Amino acid sequence: MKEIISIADIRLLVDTFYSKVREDELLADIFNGVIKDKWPQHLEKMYRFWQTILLGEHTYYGSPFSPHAHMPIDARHFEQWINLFYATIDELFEGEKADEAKWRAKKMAEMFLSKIEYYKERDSKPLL
Ligand code: HEM
Repeated sequence: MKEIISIADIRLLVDTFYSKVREDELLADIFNGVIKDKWPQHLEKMYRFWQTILLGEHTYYGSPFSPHAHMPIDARHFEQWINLFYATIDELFEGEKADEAKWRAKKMAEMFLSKIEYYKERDSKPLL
C-alpha cells in the first residue's frame, strides 16, 4: 500500500476507478452514453482534476458540476459512484491524501446530488 504523492498515483487512481465504472451495471451506460469514444479525453481531464485537488498542482480549469446538471442520475447512482471510488482508494492507497480523496469525493457527490434535485424540482413546477 502506498500514499498518493505523484501524478503517476493520480493516473493509477483514475484509470482503476473508471475501469470499474465502465463495467458497472448501473453506471456504465450513463457514462458511455455521454462520453462515447472520448474516454482518453475524459481520463486526461480527470487526471488534471484530481491532480489539482490532491497535489495542489493547478492543471484543471473547468466547471465540474455543469455537465452533470441534466444527467438522468439520482441518489442510487451517486451511492454507487462513491462505493466504487472508495473501493478503488482502499485497494490501492493509504494515508492522509487517500482519506482526503474520499472526503472530497463524498462532499462533491452530496453537492452535485442536491443541485440536481434542486433543478429537477424547479423544472417540474408549473410556471403559474
Ligand atoms: C453518478 C455520478 C456521476 C456520473 C454519472 C458522472 C458522469 C460524468 C460524465 C458522463 C462526465 C463527462 C461529461 C462530458 O464530457 O460532457 C463527467 C465529467 C466530470 N465529472 Fe462526473 N459523474 C458523476 C459524479 C461525479 C463526482 C461525484 C465528481 C467529483 C468528485 C465528478 C467529477 C467530474 C468532473 C470534474 C468532470 C469533468 C467536468 C469538465 O468537463 O470539466 N463526477 N461526469
